[in-house]
Amino acid sequence: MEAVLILEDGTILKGKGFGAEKEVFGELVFTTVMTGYVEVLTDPSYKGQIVMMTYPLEGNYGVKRDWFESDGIKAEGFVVREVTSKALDDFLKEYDIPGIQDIDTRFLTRKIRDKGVVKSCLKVGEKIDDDEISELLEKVRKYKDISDIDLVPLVSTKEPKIHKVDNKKARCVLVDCGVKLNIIRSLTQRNCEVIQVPYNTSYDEILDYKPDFVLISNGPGDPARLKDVINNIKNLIGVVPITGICLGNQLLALAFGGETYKMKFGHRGGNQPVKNLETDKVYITSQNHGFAVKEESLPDDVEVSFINLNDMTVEGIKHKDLPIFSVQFHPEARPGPHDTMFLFDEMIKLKDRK
Ligand SMILES: NC(=O)CC[C@H](N)C(=O)O
Repeated sequence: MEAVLILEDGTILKGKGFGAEKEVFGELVFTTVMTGYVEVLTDPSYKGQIVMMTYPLEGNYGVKRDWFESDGIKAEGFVVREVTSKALDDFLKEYDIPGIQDIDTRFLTRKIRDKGVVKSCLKVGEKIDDDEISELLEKVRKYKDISDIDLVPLVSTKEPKIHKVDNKKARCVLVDCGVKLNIIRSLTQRNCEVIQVPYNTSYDEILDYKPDFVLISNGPGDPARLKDVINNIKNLIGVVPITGICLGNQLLALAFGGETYKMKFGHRGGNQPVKNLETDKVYITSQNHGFAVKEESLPDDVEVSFINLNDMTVEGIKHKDLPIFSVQFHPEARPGPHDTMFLFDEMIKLKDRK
């Protein structure tokens, strides 16, 4: 099977295809995690993106459903140096996702680091000729920017789902913008009932569930597109405790009147160092984001609680008086370190400040 990766700047890389025979478009991003290809591929925050792994060998330990972070692969395509198992090939075929291997991923990573993320096309087919490649390059150039695509509706639950627990300690209403399953598990394991609702559930419907706190989930795309969700959060501030993860952190900042911006190539990996500004403690975190909160845009009553030690960007915010905090990194890990799992206990403790 042939495969070609076409970048909007005209860079063309030919390799070997695996997974599904088809063409896809999306923003090409890289992640530096050294394990966890199943969790990465099934993370709904990668919707609209073609994911490249910087680690060169992928597939080594097979594929297991237990590692899924949603009901299937959500990334648009997969770019790797070398696939080492049939299981990974079959996994992409099962979910109709194309993959390319045998290309110089180090060169591509450096390019993205210098120039930023790029719109790309990945095509896998029996034979791909040069005329077709030229046509695809034209299509890539005309393809919509990620900020102009509604991705959250494609990955959010359509109906509310109740995740019941024994010995219930708290009830969370989870606004699902494309939630990773381990966020739900991390709460239910702590005896917190989770009511997962569609991203566009109105604030009064959310309050009808009588939550102890509301959690705004991670999710794909540009947070600034989600005007209705931001408006709902505005109406919840001061009424109920609120917390958020990744996209949820960005949406909270926007609801407070702050701003977000697109980063050059984002943070995607399993070893991003963040510092808690209150305690000076440093944690190694799992991350996957391409947008960030503008520190200077935050109002006086909201403070930065965590910063990234590589580039000093905002990694968490907190209201000075109200029971509201959120983080840009992923305490649920999957893939990545578990250092900040304790934040789920902090979320549940918000109940006491209702
Ligand atoms: N993992 C996430 O929630 C990602 C948030 C947002 N889509 C970003 O890329 O910044």
